Amino acid sequence: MEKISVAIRFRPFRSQESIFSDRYWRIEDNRSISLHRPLGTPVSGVSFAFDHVFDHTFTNEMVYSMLIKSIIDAAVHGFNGTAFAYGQTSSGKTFTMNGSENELGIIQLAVRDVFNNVEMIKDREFLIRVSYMEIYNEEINDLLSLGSERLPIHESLERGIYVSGLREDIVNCSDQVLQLIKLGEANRRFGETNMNARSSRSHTIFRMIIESSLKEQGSSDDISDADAIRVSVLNLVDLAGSERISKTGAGGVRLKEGKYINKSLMILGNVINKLSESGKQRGHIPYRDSKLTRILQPALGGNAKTSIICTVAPEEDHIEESRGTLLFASRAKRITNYAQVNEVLTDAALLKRQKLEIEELRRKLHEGSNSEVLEQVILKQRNDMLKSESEREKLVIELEEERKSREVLEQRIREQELMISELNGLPLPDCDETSIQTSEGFKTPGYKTIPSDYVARRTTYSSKFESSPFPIISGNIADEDLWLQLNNGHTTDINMLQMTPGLKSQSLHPHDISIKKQSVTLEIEKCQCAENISHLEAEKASLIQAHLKSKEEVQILSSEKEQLVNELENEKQKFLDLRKELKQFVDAFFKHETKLVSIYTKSKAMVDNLKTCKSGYSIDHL
Ligand SMILES: Nc1ncnc2c1ncn2[C@@H]1O[C@H](COP(=O)(O)OP(=O)(O)OP(=O)(O)O)[C@@H](O)[C@H]1O
Repeated sequence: MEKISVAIRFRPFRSQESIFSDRYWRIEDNRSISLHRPLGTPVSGVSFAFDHVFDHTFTNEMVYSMLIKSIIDAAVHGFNGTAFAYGQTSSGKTFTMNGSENELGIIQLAVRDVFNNVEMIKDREFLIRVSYMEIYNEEINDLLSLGSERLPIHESLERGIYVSGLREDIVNCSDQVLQLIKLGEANRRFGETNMNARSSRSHTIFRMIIESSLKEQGSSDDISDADAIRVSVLNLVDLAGSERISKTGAGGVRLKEGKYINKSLMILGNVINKLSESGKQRGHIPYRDSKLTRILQPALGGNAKTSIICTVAPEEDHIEESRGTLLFASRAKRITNYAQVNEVLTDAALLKRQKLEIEELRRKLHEGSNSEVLEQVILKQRNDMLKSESEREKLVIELEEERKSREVLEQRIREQELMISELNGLPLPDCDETSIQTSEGFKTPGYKTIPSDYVARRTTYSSKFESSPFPIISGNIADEDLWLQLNNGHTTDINMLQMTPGLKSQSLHPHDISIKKQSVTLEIEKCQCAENISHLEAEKASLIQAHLKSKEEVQILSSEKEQLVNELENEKQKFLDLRKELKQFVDAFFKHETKLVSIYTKSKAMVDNLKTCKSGYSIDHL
């Protein structure tokens, strides 16, 4: 995206008297311009800034190199370009664009540079065509072909907006072009007005169409730069000048011309106004309201690099018109174009592309394209899912087994507890308590809580000692197994054992001792069961967690699977479409081939016929 570049050019004063006028234009830094009164007082609100402001000392060559040359260079490299001169009558548009006897104009300088550039670009081949047209009284006439008038404007995808029936000459050098321009100038309408002895009564558009392609054509099947042709259109436009009928003193034919000129310039102004507004307010751009704006459409807010030279007459009596020109210029400065290299593919490249496309289709047809890969992915996903499902089932079964064994254990505990209570006729002890109750209801007094793994629990005490670390189950000798059971498999440091104050020994009957022994064993079993239960419960919790996790994974996998199946469906559809396209193409191809063969046979027969006739004719003549 780039802004249109806009410059102001002042033509020299016509007479010495006009220099000493009341109001005058002051140029600063070759960029800004403002209206001043004598003694330098600026007129408020009449000050503008542009890309360049050229005073009368600037030659056409200088204006060209500072404003237009870059557009010409870009046109040779495939960018559309447009340069036009706008301004009131007699302000110097034709002088700028077409030059004078002593000075080349922008058009001549551009032609020279196009060919200079072409010479320098060694790796490309160029084909340059030129045309020259005028818009006179809103009709398009061919300046290179007398009698070719009222030509229509058409628009097509390949050519964009074009004038149908316009002569386009292929040119090889600048001299050839300059000759054609002279021919066109001779056909152009000029007329005398009060303002200009040779006033342009039409808008003229000199056009160069520059085509180029790389010289070396690659032999590979790839579509490369060599297959692309760059086509750019360069418009160099000299507009007719806006005029005040009162000033030009026009009447009759001149008056009619003046009305058409003013109308089309007004429409150009409207288009520029609209384009200079921001996107939302812009609305419809009236390109179609005049032939001029229609032809210049790509140059105004379209695909082109554009420069406008606004010519200004410096005299005081033209200040109002000059102000209008400066306003037009400042609006034009706000327009943004989006120029890009114009490349089209050659027929050969199109054929290559079609060949590649068919090959690709064939490959897809035979290899199954992405769908196969996708199917494999889906298969893998499906397998993973089945695996995870079977794992989940295994876990459920294990969980169920655990639950059952837990139930069995609980049942055993309940039975043992029942047995104990039956035996003792005592309330059932609670295994979770830190002290153990015996059948006689003895409790360990002053029990101190220390890490359970290292606590040797005592059920009773020796009858002979005031205090003892050993239980009395096996008389005075500690049963090692019992120790191990009591300590949960840990070896106990004897020094760590808590010494509890001794209890009074009680003499027990041997039967009571055996019951006690049984009861202790049951207690131990009960504790073990409780431990097993808590262990199982922990396992159960972890299994539930694993189950939930695997459930989540299954859900994710299912959604992934669904997505993949959709993608596969899409791929299949695409594949079917492509196959259909290929079939259509092959059918068309064969049809075409048959046609060509029949044309070829027919023409061959005709040629043979003609040959026979010719030989018969010459024999007759002999
Ligand atoms: N920069 C310049 N240097 C010298 N002479 C100039 C310059 N600009 C214009 N002139 C002279 O001023 C006169 C009017 O210029 P020109 O015909 O180019 O005006 P114009 O804008 O094309 O007018 P119209 O719209 O009527 O065709 C011509 O004689 C031309 O040679």
